[in-house]
Amino acid sequence: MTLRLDHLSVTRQNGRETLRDVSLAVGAGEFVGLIGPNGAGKTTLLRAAQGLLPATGSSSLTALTPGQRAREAAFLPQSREIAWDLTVETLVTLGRTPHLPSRADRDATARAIAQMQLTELARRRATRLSGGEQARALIARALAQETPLLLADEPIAGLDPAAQIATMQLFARLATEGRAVIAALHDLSLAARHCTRLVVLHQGRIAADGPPEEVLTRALLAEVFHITGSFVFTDHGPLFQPTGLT
Ligand SMILES: Nc1ncnc2c1ncn2[C@@H]1O[C@H](COP(=O)(O)OP(=O)(O)OP(=O)(O)O)[C@@H](O)[C@H]1O
Repeated sequence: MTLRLDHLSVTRQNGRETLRDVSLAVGAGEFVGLIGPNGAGKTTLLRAAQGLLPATGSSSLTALTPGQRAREAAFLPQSREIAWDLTVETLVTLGRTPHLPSRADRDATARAIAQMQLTELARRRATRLSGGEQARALIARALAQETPLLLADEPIAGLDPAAQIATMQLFARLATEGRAVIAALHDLSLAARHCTRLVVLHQGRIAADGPPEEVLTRALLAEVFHITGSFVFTDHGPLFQPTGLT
């Protein structure tokens, strides 16, 4: 198993429990969409799973040394800030830091840059790219780490439609190739279309966990998201469409 959380809970300094008794196992071949409304606990879960927040319970990642963890899991944080005046290529190469220097570094960097369609921007200063281009460069840095597990916090926020679809397809392909991906997402249509499994967080707890068509029921959409929506069955497979507010 690539990631195993057992009874993980987080209580903030103000006494609020923002993650409540979350148990979850994610294995190779899975592309898990972590969904839930604003404040549901998605970022809290992704951070606590890596030991970046004090938590009770356990995570398989926190048992590792920092070096082992960096070779096991790549993390794309929600904040897209790039502080350093580096080229895109150098920024992406930083994803190779957990590995011993080798000839594979250049290949992994080039592969990640190509995967995020950044080849033409590789020599540009990362700080001088558009917001969406910077977001793609940071995804490329996480991809260059070439870890069995990728944790991504709202990876497609701010990307144009083509880049959103390309990124979701890429993550699905990584899963098919035997990696595990867990991504916090707000776009339920894209999540339903590309993820193998959806985990719904609601007020810090797991409210549902399973294949998209089984998870996005009318009752769950109403209770957790306060929306209506439905699956439309097409030649391209089932498509989910949010339709309104409850
Ligand atoms: N540093 C903090 N101190 C206290 N409470 C916090 C802190 N950070 C987040 N919270 C609270 O924890 C809860 C979960 O926040 P979290 O960021 O995990 O939600 P999220 O599901 O990622 O939301 P979003 O979709 O808005 O990014 C929220 O109620 C939030 O107000």
